[in-house]
Amino acid sequence: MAKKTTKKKTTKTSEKLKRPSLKLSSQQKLIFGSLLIILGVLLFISFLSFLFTGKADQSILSEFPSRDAEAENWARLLGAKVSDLFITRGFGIPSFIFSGLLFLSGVYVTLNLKMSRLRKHWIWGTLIVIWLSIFFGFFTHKYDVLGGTIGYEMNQFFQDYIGKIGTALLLVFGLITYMAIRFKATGDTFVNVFKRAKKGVTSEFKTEATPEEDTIAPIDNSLSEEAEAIKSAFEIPLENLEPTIAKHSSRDSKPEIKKPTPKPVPEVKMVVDEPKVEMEVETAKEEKSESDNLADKLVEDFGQFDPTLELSNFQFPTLDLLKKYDNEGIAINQEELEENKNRIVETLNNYKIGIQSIKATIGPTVTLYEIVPDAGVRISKIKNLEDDIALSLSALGIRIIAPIPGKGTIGIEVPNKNATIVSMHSAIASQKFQSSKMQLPIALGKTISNETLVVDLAKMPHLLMAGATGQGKSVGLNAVLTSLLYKKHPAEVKFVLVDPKKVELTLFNKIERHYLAKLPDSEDAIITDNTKVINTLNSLCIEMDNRYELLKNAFCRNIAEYNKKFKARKLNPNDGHQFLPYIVLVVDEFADLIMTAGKEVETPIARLAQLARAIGIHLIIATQRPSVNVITGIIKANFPARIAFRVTSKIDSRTILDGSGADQLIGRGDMLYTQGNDMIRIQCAFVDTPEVEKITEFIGAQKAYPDAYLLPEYVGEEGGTNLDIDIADRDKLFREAAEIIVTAQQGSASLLQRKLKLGYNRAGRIIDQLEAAGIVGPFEGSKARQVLVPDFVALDQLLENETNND
Ligand SMILES: Nc1ncnc2c1ncn2[C@@H]1O[C@H](COP(=O)(O)OP(=O)(O)OP(=O)(O)O)[C@@H](O)[C@H]1O
Repeated sequence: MAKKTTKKKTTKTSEKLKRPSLKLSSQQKLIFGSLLIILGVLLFISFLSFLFTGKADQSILSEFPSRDAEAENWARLLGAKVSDLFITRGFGIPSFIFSGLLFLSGVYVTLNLKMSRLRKHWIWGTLIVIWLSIFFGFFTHKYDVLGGTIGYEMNQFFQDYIGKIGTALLLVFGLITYMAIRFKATGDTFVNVFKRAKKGVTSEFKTEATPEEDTIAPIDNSLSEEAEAIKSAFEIPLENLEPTIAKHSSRDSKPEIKKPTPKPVPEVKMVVDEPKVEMEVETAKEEKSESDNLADKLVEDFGQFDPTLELSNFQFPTLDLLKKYDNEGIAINQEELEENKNRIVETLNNYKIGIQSIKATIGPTVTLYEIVPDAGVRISKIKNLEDDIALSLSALGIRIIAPIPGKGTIGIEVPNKNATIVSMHSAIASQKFQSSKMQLPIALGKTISNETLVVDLAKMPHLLMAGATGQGKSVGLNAVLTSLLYKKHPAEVKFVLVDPKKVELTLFNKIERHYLAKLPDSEDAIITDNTKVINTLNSLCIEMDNRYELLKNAFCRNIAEYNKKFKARKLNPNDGHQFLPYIVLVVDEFADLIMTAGKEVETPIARLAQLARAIGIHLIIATQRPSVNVITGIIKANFPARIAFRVTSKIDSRTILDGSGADQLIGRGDMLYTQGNDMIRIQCAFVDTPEVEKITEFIGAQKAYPDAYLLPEYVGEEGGTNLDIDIADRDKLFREAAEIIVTAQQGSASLLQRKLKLGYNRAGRIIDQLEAAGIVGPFEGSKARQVLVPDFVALDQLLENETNND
């Protein structure tokens, strides 16, 4: 091993010694490279025109022409002479490849690319030229531009020794060798090519994408290698140019502002050498169980289960329902930029803070000035100057981010004098939203670099929204709901809307039978009454428990897996399985709820927040008062995704975001969004009430389900003492439960839970039924209920009497 490494080292050093390194400076490379490119182009032009003017120029080509001689070639005398040398006396038409190689060399030198690759291109290029020249020469009987003198002469040479057939076979051998070395072709490749050719052109197109054609793929890849080289050659320097400009401006005493240019994020491209070893991968076929086979058959017969089938003609709202605004595009106010920049530089200079460079990114409401301070400046010093900078810029809402995470610069956000509106239209129409494959995509608005921010509610998994009154909370909620309406079919998502203010969400009443969920006995789907909220939340908890039960029986870990299985008809609806839509619970004015209902609301909310993510129930909670008694620790812990609109105090900002910043926002939809780590400043997409009205009307006018999505019934405390429960409605386990209670002489729900392995709700209901039947006594607070039947004989008698009386 040791020997090997020393050997390697010596060969490396000897290589270094052997190869004198010709080091050129970047400028020299540019000059030399561009010369090569120009020569390449000139050569190409000469060759091309030689094809047309070669004959006319013959007279001046015999001896070295004088200056007066007039050549027809587009590159005149030299062009005619060089073309004659390469084409007639040389390799014929394949000489064109030399002009390409010269051009490529220029590109490689200019852009400082890997020379080893260029060497490869030259070697292969030359071999191809020779082969083609001989190939063309094979068909010509005199000196000709097709194969040139060399092609013709070499053919003559071979034909003298091995005859015409031998030469032809030699050419074929040359081609096979080339394919094998260059494209790593194997015997199989040729067989496959032959097969494909046999199948005909149409089927060839189809089969190309199938995995069986793996062996063919390397050829296609390699063929595009040349094109790739040129492509990557052009990509890298564009990225490199950027820092050069930045450096230039940093040298100036007065930092220059760089206008943001919509450029793609720089990518680092790595050139990986092709693997030499081929590997055949054989995937083992999954063993299928009986139910799988049945599912396959069902899918074969009926196709996958389509949850949208019942409303298959449902039309998603069209984009023209959303309004476009005149002042949407960002207008760059050069004066304002210059002014702000000068003020920032001045203020910092007053405090002896030097700046290396400054860059501005103009967003819809704020402009971000990114500063690189002189070496040795302490970041905390700049952070402490927040108020001073705000004062000197005489602007509200200045936020200093020191340092910007992952960038090593300091950001100063300054509100624009004229904020632009981010319309919901632009957010929904954005490519990002339209092509998103998220489960519950939401177009929140635009970031400071003017990109639409699309987030997945399913990933959040719950969202907390807070902000003082009039800062854009309701608009934010509408933006969230609108996004989902534009992307999700009524079969896929259901909303549970809680609106204590009674006016904010009423518009959604129109889509009750499409998108809303409600309790079975309630009239309105939108919940405005606090007692109903408690029932609904508890009902959602039951729904959650039921869904967990379904997931458990289906051996799935989350709703996406479950629904996928259900669509593939692997779950039997007779076992209670059904397609599960996502449920989004929206609670507006959460503070109000907590004030009036307190623990009764907090407990189910906390339970849902902790457990509901896997089964597709997601919570969005909005509040005006983000105080700690409203947003309690347990709620905060389960809502990592938070949106803060403007709040009035630093303390409120801390309660929502665990940091300051929300108190420095400027309102009207200006917000901070965090999903656990970074904070992003966003201008919320604006959707006005008339727009929401139009959308809900559009959906509401279409065919709907017969009723809203029904949540499980929840019997509240007052319902628990309701004693006229019908015998026919009794639980299946009623008799068994009664026997357990009588044996233990203890009337408690937890005993039933343990013995019969039931959930709390079901055990509670059985206890209620036992009370109604007179087997246990009434609820006695913390004590277990009294058992009114002493033994099995009495129990039998009681139940028999009941059936007789019935
Ligand atoms: N994204 C936005 N872009 C532009 N203007 C906005 C935006 N969001 C809100 N506004 C403006 O702010 C006003 C108040 O917004 P909104 O009704 O959403 O406030 P709110 O926080 O819900 O207030 P409240 O808590 O009192 O209901 C809107 O009427 C609108 O003029």
